[in-house]
Amino acid sequence: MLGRTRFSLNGWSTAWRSEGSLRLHVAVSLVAMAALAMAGASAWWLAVVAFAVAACWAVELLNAAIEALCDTLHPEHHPGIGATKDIASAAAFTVNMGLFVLVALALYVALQP
Ligand SMILES: Nc1ncnc2c1ncn2[C@@H]1O[C@H](COP(=O)(O)OP(=O)(O)OP(=O)(O)O)[C@@H](O)[C@H]1O
Repeated sequence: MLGRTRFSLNGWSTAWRSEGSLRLHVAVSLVAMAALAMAGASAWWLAVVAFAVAACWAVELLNAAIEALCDTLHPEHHPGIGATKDIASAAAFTVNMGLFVLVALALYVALQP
């Protein structure tokens, strides 16, 4: 159990150092969570958004893992590698759009008089 946690933390550390987009996502989502809390969002909304944020970070990590795998196994240019990276990137984009809509909705509800 402790060993697995260490591997996971190693993964976070590696991705954090190499992926600027992951650092940006973490910063933006923490700011969004803080803004929601300050706007008076209910615990239920905060829990839902927190789960969605965790899902987005997980997909960003998987995207980074797929990129790293592609670059290790096939560093040369190849249309299949390009398609693989584009699809992984599309997955991250899609879940991030979902999070954006969720945060906007939670903010709207929290700001209702
Ligand atoms: N080996 C390759 N062969 C073909 N196309 C590639 C290759 N490497 C990268 N690409 C193209 O360049 C894009 C960016 O690839 P890169 O590895 O730089 O990812 P990135 O900029 O870190 O992406 P993201 O913002 O999703 O993290 C890919 O989505 C793909 O379209």
